[in-house]
Parts: sequence; C-alpha cells; structure tokens
Amino acid sequence: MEVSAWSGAASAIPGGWSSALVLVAVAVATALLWRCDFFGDAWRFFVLFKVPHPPEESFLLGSAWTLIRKDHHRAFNKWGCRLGPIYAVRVLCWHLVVVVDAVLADAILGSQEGLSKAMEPDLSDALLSHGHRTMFSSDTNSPYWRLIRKGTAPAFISANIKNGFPDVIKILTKVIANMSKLQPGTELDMNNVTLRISLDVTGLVGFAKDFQTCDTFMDAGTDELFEIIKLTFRELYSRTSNPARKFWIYSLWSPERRRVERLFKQFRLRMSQLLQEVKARGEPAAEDVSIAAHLLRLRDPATGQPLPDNLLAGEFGMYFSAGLETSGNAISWTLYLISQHPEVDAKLAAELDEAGLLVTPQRPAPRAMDYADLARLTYLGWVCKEAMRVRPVAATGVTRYTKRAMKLGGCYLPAGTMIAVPFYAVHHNPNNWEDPDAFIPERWSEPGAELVSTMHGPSASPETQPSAHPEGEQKIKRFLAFSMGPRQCIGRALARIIHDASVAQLVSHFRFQLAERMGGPEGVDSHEINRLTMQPGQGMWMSFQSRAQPMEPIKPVQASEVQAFSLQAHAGLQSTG
Ligand code: HEM
Repeated sequence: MEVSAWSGAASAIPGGWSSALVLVAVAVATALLWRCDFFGDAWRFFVLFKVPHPPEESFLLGSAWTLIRKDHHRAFNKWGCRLGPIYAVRVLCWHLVVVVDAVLADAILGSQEGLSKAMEPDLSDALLSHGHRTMFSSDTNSPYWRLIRKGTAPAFISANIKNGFPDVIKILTKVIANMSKLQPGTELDMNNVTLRISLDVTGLVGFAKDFQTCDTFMDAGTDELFEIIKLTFRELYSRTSNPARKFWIYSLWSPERRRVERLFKQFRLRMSQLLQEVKARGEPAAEDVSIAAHLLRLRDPATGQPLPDNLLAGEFGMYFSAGLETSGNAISWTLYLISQHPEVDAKLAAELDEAGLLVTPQRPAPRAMDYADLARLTYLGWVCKEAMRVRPVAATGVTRYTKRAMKLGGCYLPAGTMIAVPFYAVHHNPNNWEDPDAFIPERWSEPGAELVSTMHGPSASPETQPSAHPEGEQKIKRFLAFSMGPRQCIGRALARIIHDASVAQLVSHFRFQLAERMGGPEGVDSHEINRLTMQPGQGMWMSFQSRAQPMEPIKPVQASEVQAFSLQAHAGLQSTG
C-alpha cells in the first residue's frame, strides 16, 4: 500500500524516480547542513567579516597559527592596541570576536541573559565527570549551576574562609622550614613549590585533607595527585590547541589514547576516594564551613536527597583543578616580579618589618602571621594585585556565545557568535591602564583603582564610555584577573589568602633572585607558556637568601657553585640539609 503510494508520487514528478531521489538527497543534505548550523555559520561569516580583522591573517587559515601559539595572549594584546576595542579573528571560516575594552568586557561578562558560557564544556567534563556537567561546564541559567554555585558560595565568604587561615600558615611554615634546610646558593624551582603550596592548601582548607606534597618538594610517593593533575592539564591544553586531537590521534587502538584515558581515570578515582574519605567522617558538623561540607549538605530540590556520588566527585575534582594551577602560578609570577624590582622588595620588607613579621638578624623568629595582617599589610595588597594585573594567569580570559543577535561597540553580532575577553589584553591595553606594561604597585594606592571611573590618560571611544552601562560607571572593572559577573571566580577569597599569605611569608623569610639559567627577564618571557593558565614554561628557578643573615647586595651565583634542586635530581632534603 505504502509502496504504491510512493511509486505514484514518484511517477507524478517529472523525471520519475531519479528526480525523487535527488529531492530526497537535497532534503537530507539540507537537514544535515541545518543540524551542523551551516546556514548560521555562513550568515555569521558574512556579517562578522565587516568587523576589523588583523591584516596579516592568511587567506585560508586566518589567524589559526597565531591562536595555537603558546603566547597567543600577547597577540590578542597587539591586535587590540592596533585594531581598537573590538575586533575579530578568523580560523578557517569561523570568526571569534575579541573584546579588549573594559566597558565592553563588562557588558559581556556582567550579563546573564543573552550570553552563555562557551568554554568547550566537553573538554573539562572529559576529565572531571565523564559524561555529566559540573558547575564549571553548566550553563549560567541552569538549575544545576545555581544549586552548586549558591550552595558552595558560603564556603568562601570572609567570615568562613578565615577559619582556614591557620591551615595556610601550617603549610607555609613547613615549606619555609624545608627551604631553610637547603644550602646557601641552592637553586629551587619556585613554580614547583608554589603549585605544591596551592594543592596542599586547597586540600586542607577545602576538604580537611593534607596531601603532604610540600613535605619534600620531590617525588616521594605522597604527591601522586600532584603529578596526575599536572599531566591531565597538559592533555586538556593539547586538546584546546588541537581540537582534532581527540578524533585523530586518539583512534581506539592508539597507546596514547589508552595512556590518557588511564590518567583521566586515575584523577577521577582519586576524587572518588577523597569523597569516600570525607563521607566516612560522618555528617559535617554545623561549624564545618569547608567546600566539602557545603557540597555534602546539598540536596537535590526534586527529591530532597543528597547529590549522588558521581556528581559530588565531579565537583570535588572541579574545585581542585580550578584552584591548583591558577593560584600556584600566580604566586610564582609575583615572586618573579618582586625579584626584578629590588625597590618593591625593599618596601615590602619594610612593611613586614614594621608589622613584626620580617625575619632579621636581630629577630630570627618573628611572630606568626594572622588573618587580620592581610588587611593591615596595605603595600602587600598593592604588590599582589599589581602582579595579577601584569601577569594574569587566566591570560586567555573567557569566552561566551551570543544566544541572540546583539550590538556591541557599534558591531552587529548575530546569534551564535563566539566572543572572547582576553584578560591579558584588557590589562595591557593603554585605553584601560596608564603605562600598562609597567609593574607599579603604587597605582593601587588610589581608592577604587580597579574601576574604569578612576582611569586617567587615554580613554576608550565615546561609544564605550562608562555612562553606556546601565549600572553606572562605578561598577565597571578594568581589573579582571578573576573575571567578573555571575561566573566570576567563586574561589577568589581563598585564592587571595593562598597568594597573599604565601608572598608575605616567603618574602618575610627570604630575598629571591632569578637563577642565571632562566636567562634574565628575556628568557622568562620567551619561555612563558599559556597552557590553560599562563605559566613559566621551564619552571621558575630562583636562589634565595635568608633574611636572618645580614643582607648583602645580591650577586649572581656561579654555575659551579649552584646546587640544583629538582624533582628529577633525587637529592632529598636530608642529603642537602
Ligand atoms: C589566582 C588564583 C585564581 C584565579 C586567577 C582564578 C580565575 C578564575 C577565572 C578567570 C574564572 C572564570 C570565570 C568566568 O568564566 O567568567 C574562574 C572560575 C572558577 N574558579 Fe577560579 N581562579 C583562581 C583560584 C581559584 C581557587 C583557589 C578556587 C577554589 C578552590 C577557584 C574556583 C573556581 C571555580 C569553581 C570556578 C568556576 C565558577 C563558575 O563556573 O561559576 N578558583 N576562576
């Protein structure tokens, strides 16, 4: 019956069966193209072509080669200075709209409506949760994101986060004791040390678990998680710079694929083990304000039941991975910048001295730092913020998709346009900051220095003036190290404690000097790598002088005197102490 109906229809078409098949093929192709958003892509291609582009883009690839370079954040800045507050870069036939103006960035990041998070969610889910969303990868308007964000935010308010301060000091005291045992002239990869500090503090403050990676600064069986996280992050980075990697190199039979799958699995296993350990302690006590306690107290609004283990383990992993490299690398950059500015080191030491926190020959064991010191040490706060401005670890910034067409900075952006706000470029654009490349902690002495309204010197074009913002100019930030708006870093308060306390404690005890092997500031810049976070590509090797000894002018250590202390050197503290 059906067959004859079909044949009747086919014979009614001029050309019979062959024409019918062509029509079906065209319909299927159209449906496929529709599904792949071919028509949307084509429309966006033509519309976004009008937005200014870097003139050096290649005809076929566009800016693809530049975007996969380890220093693409610097390219975003160079283009921003040349092309203005909003421009576009092309990869093959796709455009990425880039915003480097603080006011336009505010319009993008501050908005909850009309824009969704575009950071490829599958990327982080492959590591963290294997098949479901985490808070990090969920849409801002989803009930799941709201549940986790609202439920865990209290862990980071200052009334609660200060409870973790003694744990931060405990880890730092251990690190300083270990460093003090090293022979004078020893070079240490401070990046390795600061990443360990960050992991141990996140573990202890957030989950009441001491991972003890700061015990020795070397492979000692206790820091397996540290290595797993580092390797998995490298893999995630390889996937961002080469999205074809997961389809192409990772054919089912590839040993590389199996290695990576094993690694990801190990990470998830470690997070599940941590979850079981936390659960085995019983219901969190009312006074427990850790991240873990807040996650365990969450209830599914539909059932009233606690969240299942697979979701909780994913969130544990999300917090670890969001906090580790960001905080660890940020501390390294700050120590580096202080080492390059002896005048800043001297002023910081003077402030710490006045507060009774500096080690001196006369005061080899100063008083312990407490939480209130962080607010009292004004210059420390300026130094730390300025370092995060000059070297924002989230240098590539964040991306969003337009859910519907919008106008931004005089450009029409169709629905489905991807917009990037690269924080390094925002922080280094002369329209946002005066003398943007210089490291000047004193610029923070002005109240509200992080706001656009306090801007001096050149200003953005009239259409990007603060008055264009519905909330008024006071709210618009030009300091975006932690992003802003509803998706801004939830862990900011913890990050500031880890960062500022580490800098204060390390500088209280030691004066740091960049090791010769780093090749000076040029060497540091040329090896800087933006791998999900901006980091020193070959570690941050430094020598350090105890402030308990009379301070001599720092002179370069001769290569023959250098006793390198590395993960691979198998030279334990015991043998060097
Ligand atoms: C210097 C250290 C840190 C920096 C620079 C930093 C920066 C950022 C940035 C730029 C974002 C993305 C915001 C957006 O999409 O608009 C973010 C998100 C996030 N950060 Fe941090 N972060 C740091 C430390 C931490 C720490 C210590 C934790 C917690 C232990 C943490 C937890 C998170 C989480 C959970 C998110 C996702 C928030 C969401 O999707 O709603 N971060 N962070």
